[in-house]
Amino acid sequence: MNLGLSVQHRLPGFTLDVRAEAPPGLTVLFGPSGSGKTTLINAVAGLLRPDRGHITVGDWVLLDSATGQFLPPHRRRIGYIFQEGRLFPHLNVRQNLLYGRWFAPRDARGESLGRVVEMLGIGHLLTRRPGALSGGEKQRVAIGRALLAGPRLILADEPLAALDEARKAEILPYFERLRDEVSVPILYVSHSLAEVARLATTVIALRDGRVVAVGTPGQVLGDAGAVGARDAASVLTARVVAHHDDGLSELATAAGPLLLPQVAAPPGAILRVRIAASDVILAREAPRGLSSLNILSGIIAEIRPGMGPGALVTLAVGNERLIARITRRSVAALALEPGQPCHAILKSVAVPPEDVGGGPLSPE
Ligand SMILES: Nc1ncnc2c1ncn2[C@@H]1O[C@H](COP(=O)(O)OP(=O)(O)OP(=O)(O)O)[C@@H](O)[C@H]1O
Repeated sequence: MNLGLSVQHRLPGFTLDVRAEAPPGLTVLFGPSGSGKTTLINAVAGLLRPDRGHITVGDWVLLDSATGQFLPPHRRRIGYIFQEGRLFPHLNVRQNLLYGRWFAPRDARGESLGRVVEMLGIGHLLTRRPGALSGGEKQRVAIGRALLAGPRLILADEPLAALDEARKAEILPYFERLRDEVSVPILYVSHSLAEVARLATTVIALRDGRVVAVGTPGQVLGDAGAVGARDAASVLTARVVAHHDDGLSELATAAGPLLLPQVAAPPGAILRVRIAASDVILAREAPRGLSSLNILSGIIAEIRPGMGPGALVTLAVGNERLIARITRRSVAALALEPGQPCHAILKSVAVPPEDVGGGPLSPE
């Protein structure tokens, strides 16, 4: 179901003016602090009645200021997943889960308890109270509770922000499953590049209350205007080929083979790999005698000089695009120009595990 977001709202010193459309799947609302994510989410939730707006989930209208339509928050059928799980401490996990369903309208075709418990791997936790759960387990229960309320839209407001890296790694695969196995659209607020790359079907990048880019993770993270040159990255689709004894995993991508530190997925799994542009080095000649294990050869598609000393160079490598952030001085010294053959070098250890995750880049 498509998500239609058109919201215009003026606050003292800040104006939100967002117009974006997202296809089914998981839409990440991405932007720096103060860019308007919470204000927009509040409009979607019905906690804010914007000056003007039109918000739709498929053909279901939450708000249409032109006709005076404003669905009150309790009738919006939104499943919330907050930063802290917000579970009821006096209820056990099963009761917390069923509390969500208690509020589901009778005609809601929500997921069954059994399916949600299986999907989130929380069967062994059902009789425990939240006080006896880890942060990651609490968050899995919170996802289950949101799902069982029979929502038409799931709103996840920085759901991983309060967790440490290990807990984040534990939860990310569940959001991947939610994206791939549940048909309810998900609006997910984040300012983490790793989450954008791994989870998003669509990214809406906000800055100063406006949309600066809408597209796939590869399109938006590759757009220096949207994320800043420092954070520009490529997002490659990769298939796990094999895990080697020396702790490296071999992946196949349309840009060529990659060797990365052991990834947590079996051979055959399809993953996304975010490669920060600043981790890529370029060479005109095929390098020899180099310690780097990943050398991908392509053709320079574009060179974009930045305002400062840097430039972003995009290589067409096979069917993929790989972005490198190098200095303008190096562009001149190597006499780089579009159309030239060029070699991209990536250190295996430069790609951290959180930048490698499950899921194809577009819904299949
Ligand atoms: N009720 C309000 N009155 C006046 N200004 C507000 C109000 N609510 C938010 N703002 C301002 O609107 C801007 C956007 O805030 P918002 O909370 O939507 O940003 P955000 O992207 O969610 O930020 P963060 O990531 O820090 O949560 C900020 O400059 C904020 O100070």
